[in-house]
Amino acid sequence: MLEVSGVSKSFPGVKALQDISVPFKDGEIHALLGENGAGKSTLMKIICGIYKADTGKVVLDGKELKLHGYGDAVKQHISMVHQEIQLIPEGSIAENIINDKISQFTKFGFVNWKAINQFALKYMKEVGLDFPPEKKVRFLSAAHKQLIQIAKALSADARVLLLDEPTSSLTRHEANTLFELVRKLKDKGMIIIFVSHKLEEVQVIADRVTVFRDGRLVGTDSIGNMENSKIIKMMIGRDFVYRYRGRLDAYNGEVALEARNITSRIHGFKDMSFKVHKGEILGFYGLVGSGRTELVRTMLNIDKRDGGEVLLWGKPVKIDSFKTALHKYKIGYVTENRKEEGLFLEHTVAMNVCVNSWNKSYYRHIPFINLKKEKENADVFAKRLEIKTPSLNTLAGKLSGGNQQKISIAKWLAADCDILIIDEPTVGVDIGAKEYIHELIWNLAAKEGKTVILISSDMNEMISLARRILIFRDRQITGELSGEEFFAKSGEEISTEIGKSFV
Ligand SMILES: Nc1ncnc2c1ncn2[C@@H]1O[C@H](COP(=O)(O)OP(=O)(O)OP(=O)(O)O)[C@@H](O)[C@H]1O
Repeated sequence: MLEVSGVSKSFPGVKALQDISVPFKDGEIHALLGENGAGKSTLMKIICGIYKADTGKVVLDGKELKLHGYGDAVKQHISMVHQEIQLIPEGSIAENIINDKISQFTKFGFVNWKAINQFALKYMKEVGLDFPPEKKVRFLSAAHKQLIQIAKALSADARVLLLDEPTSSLTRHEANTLFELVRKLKDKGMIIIFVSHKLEEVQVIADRVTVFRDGRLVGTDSIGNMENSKIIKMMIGRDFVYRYRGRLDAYNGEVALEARNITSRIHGFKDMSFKVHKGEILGFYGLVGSGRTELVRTMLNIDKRDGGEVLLWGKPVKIDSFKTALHKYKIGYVTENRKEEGLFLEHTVAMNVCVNSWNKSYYRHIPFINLKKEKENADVFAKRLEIKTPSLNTLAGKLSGGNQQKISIAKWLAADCDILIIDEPTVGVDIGAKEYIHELIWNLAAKEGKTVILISSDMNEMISLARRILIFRDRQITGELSGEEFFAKSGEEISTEIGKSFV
């Protein structure tokens, strides 16, 4: 049994955890839930020695843990799989699995590659990875990379496995495979602690749940006693009411952007075409890897376009980079990959919010940034999006995942784009912030007449916002759902119909 008792942790300006006590039993899958910034990751990081608690203790099998870093946790058979993929892309699967244990396979300066590959294969088999161990990680899908991270964690002979949003980049099918694996590990008596914002998956996989709010523990109970409405109420401190947003009639209006016969060799698709109107929210719905993000990246020439053209307001335009898209044509792209492409984690919140609209923060006569002005501009959007940060000078990397997501949306709002492409806007975002981001996207179209392309694999998100949906499958647009009749149906009927288009 692992026991956290009386744990508190503060960062400058934030009490991240206050007097937290939770028991984690053997053979239990225990979900940690709470809004963004509630303290879930901080607790996991304390358990695995990345952070040191200010007060309180962590006890494993009756012995208090005194960890001075993650390495110590691994020695105590505690492993953590982070939400972001933390692998070396140019390394092989085997190299990634053993990279913190290379000394075990080295003698007199010689590396025993055979032993490394054999060792890796054992754990690859355990997680169901059917590749040669020498295969480079770079060529694998996000799901496979996630499995490598788990294989790596298991290879430390893990007794406690911490998973931080393990399914955020996985398709439903891939997530189910992961759950099967997690259940097997649980049956072996492992303690599994995981963080998720997807309550449906929590209901399927967790045995117990613990809910945090603002660094405090709200409650712990077995999943049987915790229906979703109760969990949500515990998380946000009030009842949550879903509401239908209404109609957007824009899809008959002026065409803002048209993509004709977009073709990409690297992504392996040909002749993809679509139109989106002023004031419309057009949905790109499909599973991760179905071609939605790839189409956008190719259209904007972020990934090389091998054919096709783009028309804005009826006229052909030459978009040769992300920069021209933004500065010349006012097209913004809120990427799904906020850590790698979306944010400068080593820079302040203010700088990140203003990064696409520096000209608004210049001194009056010279093109130098006036930091005071930058802060004022950032403040408007930080308030509008309720970004939880000790100050605008805090480094973006120090904020919780959901608040980082809000920054990446804020910076495009600050840039005042006419056309916004928003890719998986609420992955890793809690239910309160999600509702807020939805409201914001809806108002951009409904009130400000902006054109929005929404890429999402969250069906409820799609139905709640888009009023015309293109279905993507195997790098093709395989269908279109639109019309008042369609959206007048109940959420459940719409989901079923979308589901049918995948059969
Ligand atoms: N290294 C750090 N420096 C400063 N503040 C931090 C640091 N790590 C976390 N915090 C702050 O502590 C609070 C709790 O953050 P934590 O990452 O634990 O939240 P979370 O519940 O995991 O949120 P999310 O669901 O968004 O990932 C937040 O206000 C966050 O900004």
